[in-house]
Amino acid sequence: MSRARELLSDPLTNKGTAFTEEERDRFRLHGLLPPHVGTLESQMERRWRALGALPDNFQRYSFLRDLQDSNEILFHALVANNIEALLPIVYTPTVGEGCQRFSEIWRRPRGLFLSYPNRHRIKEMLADPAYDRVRAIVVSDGERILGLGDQGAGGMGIPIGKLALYTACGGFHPGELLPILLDVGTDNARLRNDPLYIGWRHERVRGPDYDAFVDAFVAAVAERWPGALLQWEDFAGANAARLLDRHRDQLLSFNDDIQGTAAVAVGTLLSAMRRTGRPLSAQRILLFGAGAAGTGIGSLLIAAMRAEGLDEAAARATIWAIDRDGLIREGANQVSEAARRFARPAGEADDLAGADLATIVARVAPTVMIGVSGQSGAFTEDAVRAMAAAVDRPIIFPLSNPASHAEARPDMLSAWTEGRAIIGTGSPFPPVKAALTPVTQVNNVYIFPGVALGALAAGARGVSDAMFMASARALAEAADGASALLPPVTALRDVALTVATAVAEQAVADGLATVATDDWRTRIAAMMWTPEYAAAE
Ligand SMILES: O=C([O-])CC(=O)C(=O)O
Ligand SMILES: [Mg+2]
Repeated sequence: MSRARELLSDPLTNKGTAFTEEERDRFRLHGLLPPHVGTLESQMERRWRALGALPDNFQRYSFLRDLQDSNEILFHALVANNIEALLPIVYTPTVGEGCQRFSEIWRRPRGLFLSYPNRHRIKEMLADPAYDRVRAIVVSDGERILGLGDQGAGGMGIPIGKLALYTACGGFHPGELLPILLDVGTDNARLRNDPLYIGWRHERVRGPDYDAFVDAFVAAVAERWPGALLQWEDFAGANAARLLDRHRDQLLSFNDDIQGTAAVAVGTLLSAMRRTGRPLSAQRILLFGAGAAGTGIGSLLIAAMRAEGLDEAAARATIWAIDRDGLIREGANQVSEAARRFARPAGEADDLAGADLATIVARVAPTVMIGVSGQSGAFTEDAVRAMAAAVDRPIIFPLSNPASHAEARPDMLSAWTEGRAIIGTGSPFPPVKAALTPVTQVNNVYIFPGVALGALAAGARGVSDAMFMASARALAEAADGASALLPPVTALRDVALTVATAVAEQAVADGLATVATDDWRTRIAAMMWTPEYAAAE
């Protein structure tokens, strides 16, 4: 291929009409481009208008994915300059539909699809020199995409969306980032029967074969990119915690749904505590959902309360967890190892066996209720009214994504509590006028770009729980002065820098850093890339 065609077809080098006259001379681009010489600004204006003319957010998502695959710098400049409008499109909630309809809008490959039938070729598939610069990977197996369940290979939309935010918020150059989808089949029969489905048409591989596949993948990543960071994303319940435990000492890695969600939830609660002047340990916390996210939040809450001086038992006593078959009680429920930690002592709540949420709320009188169940509408009017009858400013976080799976809608929560509720949601919702405190978007986007940036800047050998605790505290501090409990999404880049600084400092304190400096903030700020065209070479 001629250099001209290479420049135009690689999304990392293509500038479209913004190639200068000199570049057009030098690389023989004349004729392949119209005579007009544009700028990044004029290109953004053109794309912005085109986006505005589209009928809905899914069409905008599809348009932006095409742009990303043809001119990545322009894509990132557009996102960075319009983060408030475009975050809900390239990311939650529209990215959910992007995954469900991934095969329908498939155009060009992005990232790596490692499919089970190709398991003997993993090393070969990672070897492409285009990936030499990779520093961070987001990987999913597509089994638990947001609250939308098994999306098979379509789950690739999530690693792509998360990594777009590594650039928008964390200042990573897109050439350093690699989305990966482990295609081990899908148990979603609708996909397997769809003639357009782009994934491997097979039921999910499970058990030892699955583990061997993931083991081979992790080993290959550790060998190909020593020191790189791997973010586990949207694995189903049991695998999420298991894979993290199994591999977290083998490579720099964290699970965003467990640890990122926990850190943003705890950070937002700490922000609420800073305002009310009451400690976490004075709360009664109801966790609705005891899967990966719920147990992650519970564990970080206990760590935060222990830092406030409580012992383990006293910290646990502030938490009530509800799973599929009700309030988790010692010896009473079939729950995971991680969830058992939150069981209420035997005999304490026998009368709540089989009780619905409203009954449990009336009895426990929680001050905080957090939903991570994926069950839309689970926070019923009765339950919310019971909560509001017992506490002045109930803190209610329906965190499940996308918006269609949230445990309650903020406008309803506000109505049922006469505007007194302090509300946080996982997905963005329209503002609620009657709410005394503006609704906060409590999404792990406030955490993961900064954690990745800080861990890599410090050359960390691992991501410790203390580093996540540090990220939560830094986030709470960054929220001082904001009207909602967290800074606005327009401040996400600054938030990532603040979080990264705290994470790197904690890596040093934990003895995990291999890099030293006395000014992490300056050092990290200097690493952050802004989308701009570079001279063609
Ligand atoms: O992607 C998001 O918006 C948050 C998240 O990790 C999830 O819901 O799985
Ligand atoms: Mg996720």
